[in-house]
Amino acid sequence: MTSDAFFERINRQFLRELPFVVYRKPNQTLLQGFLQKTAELHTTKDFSNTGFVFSPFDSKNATILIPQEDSEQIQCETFEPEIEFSGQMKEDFIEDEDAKESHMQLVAQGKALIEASDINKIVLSRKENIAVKNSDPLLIFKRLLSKYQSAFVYCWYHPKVGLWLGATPETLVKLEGKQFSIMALAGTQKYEGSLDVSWRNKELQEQQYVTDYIVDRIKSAVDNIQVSDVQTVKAANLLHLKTKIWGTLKDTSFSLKDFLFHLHPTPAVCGLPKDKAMQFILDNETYDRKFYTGFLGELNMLASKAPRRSKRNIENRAYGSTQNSTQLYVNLRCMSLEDSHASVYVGGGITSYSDPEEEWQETVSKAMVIKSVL
Ligand SMILES: C=C(O[C@H]1C=CC=C(C(=O)O)[C@@H]1O)C(=O)O
Repeated sequence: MTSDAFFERINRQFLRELPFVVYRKPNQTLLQGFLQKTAELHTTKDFSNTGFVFSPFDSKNATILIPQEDSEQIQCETFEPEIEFSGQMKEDFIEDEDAKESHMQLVAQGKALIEASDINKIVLSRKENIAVKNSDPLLIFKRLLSKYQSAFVYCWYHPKVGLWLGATPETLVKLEGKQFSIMALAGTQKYEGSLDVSWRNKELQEQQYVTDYIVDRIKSAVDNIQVSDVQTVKAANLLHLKTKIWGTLKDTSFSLKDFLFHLHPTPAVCGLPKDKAMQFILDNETYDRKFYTGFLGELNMLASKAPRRSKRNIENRAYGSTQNSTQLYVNLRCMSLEDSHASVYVGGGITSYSDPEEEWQETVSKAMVIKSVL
């Protein structure tokens, strides 16, 4: 499909107030869309369905599904991101002193609890409301596509839920048949032109908590677990620390739902121990995160597997095969859009090393990822 036809089809869907999601995976050019045929609100409880899921931070709330069987699927391979656009840049930005004061207070409160208890880390966040000059979601989506090649970029809409857009650097889990990979991403500093930077103990420790937690949560369900070295990766105007964890699922009976909720929410978005950090977040953040720090992506899709190279297996070489594929991303660097108002969601990991002023600055830098396309 041409990109004009692709975007026109989605625009029609939006004007008819029917659910859809459009997205591009990291470092790919293919745009994909699920366009639901009815306005029904589908959810999944057991994660056995096929389609696109949108799951909130608080797993007590429902995961929304755009089912493959109730959707038209469209694709566009020829989209050329063209727009050079610099929306709200740092210079236009007037610091909101009240927001700063309350975020710093929240951080100080979290830090005090960490120092006085067995909690090691709490991820604390805030929501920023912004008036948007042009609130056409597909225009904003195109700007995100142009600016953030290495992110998972999406625009998701359901008339009964709302409109969300984002460009997230974090994969929650990729599952291809029995092979899985998971990303532990945490620690932030500004990108100043080089990946060759040094990291303080604060960031190294907060990222290590995420890796250790993931390994601990999945080790009984997997074979040959492998853990990469910690790498510095660039995400928009920021650098993060990343570890890749991969391996093979054991052949015993496997529940995708149990696997996911064993992981989610990881200490990259919640904290450690999970339940205590979650309770602090629910009691003290003064807004509802909704889908920010939840996860989203393709669920149980059939994907073609590369043909085997073995000389003996001529049949497989010729045809390859298909396998079940699930690719889920953590919903970071995102916003919800209502009429001409955007809510931008940003947070950061708090440990005993945290400085409230620096944590505020980190959320300001993270907010620029979205503000620069508005
Ligand atoms: C919670 C967010 O980022 C997470 C992912 C990478 C780095 C993070 C950090 O340095 O705190 C956070 O754990 C956010 O962007 O709102």
